[in-house]
Amino acid sequence: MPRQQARYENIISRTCYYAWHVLTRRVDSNYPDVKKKVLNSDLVQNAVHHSAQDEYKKLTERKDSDLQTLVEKHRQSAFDQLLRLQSCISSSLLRIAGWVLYRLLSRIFTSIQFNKSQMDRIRSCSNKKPNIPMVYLPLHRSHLDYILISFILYMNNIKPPLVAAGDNLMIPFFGNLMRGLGAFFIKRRTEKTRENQVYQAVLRSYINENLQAGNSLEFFIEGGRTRTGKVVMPKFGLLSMVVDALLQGCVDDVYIVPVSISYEKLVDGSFIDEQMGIPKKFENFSATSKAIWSTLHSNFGIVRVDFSKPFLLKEFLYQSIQRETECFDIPKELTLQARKDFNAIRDCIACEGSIVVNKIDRDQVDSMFSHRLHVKETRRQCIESLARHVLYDAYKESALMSTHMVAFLLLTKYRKGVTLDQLANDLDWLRDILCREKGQALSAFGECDDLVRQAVFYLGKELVATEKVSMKWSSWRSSVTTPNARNSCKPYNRFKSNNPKVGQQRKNNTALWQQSPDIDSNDIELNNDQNSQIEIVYLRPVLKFHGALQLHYYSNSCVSLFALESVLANSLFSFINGDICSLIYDPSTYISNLTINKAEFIEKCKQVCSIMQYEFYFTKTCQTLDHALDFAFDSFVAKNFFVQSRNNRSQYSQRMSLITEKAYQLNRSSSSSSSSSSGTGSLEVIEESLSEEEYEYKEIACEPIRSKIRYESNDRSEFRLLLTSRNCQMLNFYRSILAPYIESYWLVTDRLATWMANESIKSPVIVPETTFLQHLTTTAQQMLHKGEVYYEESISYDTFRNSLKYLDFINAIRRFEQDRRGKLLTATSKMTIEAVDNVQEHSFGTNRGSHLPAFECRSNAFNGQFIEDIYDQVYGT
Ligand SMILES: O=P(O)(O)OC[C@H](O)CO
Repeated sequence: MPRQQARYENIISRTCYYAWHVLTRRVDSNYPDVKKKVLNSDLVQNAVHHSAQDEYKKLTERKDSDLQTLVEKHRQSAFDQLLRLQSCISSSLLRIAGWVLYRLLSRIFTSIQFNKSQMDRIRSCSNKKPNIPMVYLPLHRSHLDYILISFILYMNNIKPPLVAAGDNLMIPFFGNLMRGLGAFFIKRRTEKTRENQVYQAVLRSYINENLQAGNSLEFFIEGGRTRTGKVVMPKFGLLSMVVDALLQGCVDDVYIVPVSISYEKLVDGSFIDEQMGIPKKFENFSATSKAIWSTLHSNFGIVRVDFSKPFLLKEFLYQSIQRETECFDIPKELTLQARKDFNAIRDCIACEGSIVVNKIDRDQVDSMFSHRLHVKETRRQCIESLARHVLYDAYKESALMSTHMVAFLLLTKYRKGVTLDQLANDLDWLRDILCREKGQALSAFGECDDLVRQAVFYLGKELVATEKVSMKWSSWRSSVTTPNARNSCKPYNRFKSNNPKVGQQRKNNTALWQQSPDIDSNDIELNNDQNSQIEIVYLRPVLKFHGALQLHYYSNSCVSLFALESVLANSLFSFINGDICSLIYDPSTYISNLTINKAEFIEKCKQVCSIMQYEFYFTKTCQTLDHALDFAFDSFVAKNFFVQSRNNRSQYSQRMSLITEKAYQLNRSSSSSSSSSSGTGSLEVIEESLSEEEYEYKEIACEPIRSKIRYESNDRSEFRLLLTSRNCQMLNFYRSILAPYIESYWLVTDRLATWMANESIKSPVIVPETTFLQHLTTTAQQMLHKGEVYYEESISYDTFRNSLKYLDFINAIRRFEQDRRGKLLTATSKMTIEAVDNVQEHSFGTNRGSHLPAFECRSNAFNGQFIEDIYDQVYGT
């Protein structure tokens, strides 16, 4: 090719690359217009006639013509509702938007990641069954979610879906643009009024007709965007409409596609204010324009979109019913392994992602639909199960970013700061656990110290403070300075900081619950000018209220993955009232005097899971909680946190305390006589003084447990906690993961208990939920300033609200809606106090501070003043 021509083509292809790429997309742009079908559907016609008749019956003076007038009125209303609701998707607008977005998105993201094979999978499903529409169900993180999903599908030659958007986004210009790109607008809150009866029918019919026409749909199963970074409990409205479309035969089947989106940097901004109790600012033209402008001038790092394997809804429903009838009858006497196998053979199309359509007898499916799923309760359970599956699968597919992991480590392990290299080491460790043990998708590759720097950059200095500290150094053999130094006795470098803060920070880090920020030679950057000067990069989370909540948002992406381990650790701590130091242990074997009866322990864990039921999904729906806790307990045994005891509990305890007692006496006397005595030395003396029986016990207790342990899930085996320093650190780490949530629940229950204990309250008290929450937030902030609340992030509106939902669930209070005033709370009986005590005991043990790393004395800051405050605020008296 002549050089001139090649150069010319190069310029053309470079300058027109985006346009060329968009123009060459071959996307099915056929979106049949369903307007007429919707208005003529039985659903809409019936709703129109019912509404007209209802209104007609209420007329005092009726004429025959009135009914017809009312029918016309409601018909017009149906037409108006449809115009307001429907999408006006246009293929040319999609093409133009594709080009514009190509340019704009590459400005604000360093990369948009998606998996080609996931795209191929979707394309092959659509090719195999072209009449079966896709229903995309993404997690909702940002307003950009709509745009990104459609953009990625379009660029991969997959027909973009019609997207359900909230009517809050129907703002001038932007609303119209969204409508042209496939959005249809639904009401976010609907009450059961006559008008809404017609609206509901229009919406249902719109969904049915679009599915029938083969148009794919997309809606956010969580409703709104998450404010906490955690998955939000699902909303069932639109999902139940899709299920009903299938049950009523409007469509043969639909593919369900869970979708997850992860952002390296939070795109939409006001979540943290909302968590602090500041009401949401509603979308309008100027706010949206400003937000878009500022977004275009920012860098949000990486965004990754994952499409889970599509599964057929019909098969899922069929299997759900089968599981419901069979799976819960697993014989109790089966061993754990057998139970695992038994569960494994249960088909679950959503879990396995396999399409088993051929295995199912069509007649069976149809008879199942006609009989079982029309039972209201069965239908409800199936929809709930589907929603949970989708959320769980989408969450498991969500790729974790460097910012998520770094924020998680800073909040759980290094609240007081850490050196960059230590954090990079931990990130490496965390990444390994997430990949190997949890099978979690990650989007953080490369060298860990680079990832930490990248995360710190995106988190910004408002969230992570960086200090470079210059020190003079000299190499020397250290006496004990840090836990690691104590274990390894390696030569350590001695630092003489030029910055007085560092000494203080390092002192603060010696608490048992938190690893000390060990400084090793990698932390040191030699200053070229002066060889005796070194520079340490020290990172500290900014735990001012706003910063802590924001870091918590990022960290929450990891929290759910460790939720079960944290439940186990918190249950363990609540057994010992949080005081691990009160345990005694044999220094040679590290076996403590804490006996854990497995069945009792799992029961305790189940209580904690039940309390946190509005926060996390601890299991998939086709897995029982017992089963999941069994696994979690297994893994604690396999990781040597617990060692199994074969003896019965009382003998075991007596012997153990005898051994440890002697060990302690001996240790104490030997350490007083010789400062260099080692644990092994003490052990030898103890063994001499043990009786044969005691000796035998010790052998059993020390028996390695690496071989596969088989026990029944409902067995009453006893275990001992191994109190090695690694175990203490890990248990404290696990505990700190859910500790802020536990503190939130404590705050709410304590407030409520005080309220109910107030003798002046004789009759039921009704308080608007928002007033209660605002009061709680203010009081909790005051407590935080006084040091009575440990975790800044525990003062979170969403968690407070979830704990009220739980208290409502256990009938401690009642939440109800009245006259559009928002939720009201009422509480009356002594039952409330009992229920609240029960919650507190299960989450914190008898010591309310047991979830805390340091056990500050808490004064009961809530007092009888509360109720007067509420009345003042509500009624202005
Ligand atoms: O997160 P919200 O509640 O502002 O809602 C966001 C939705 O995308 C509205 O359609």
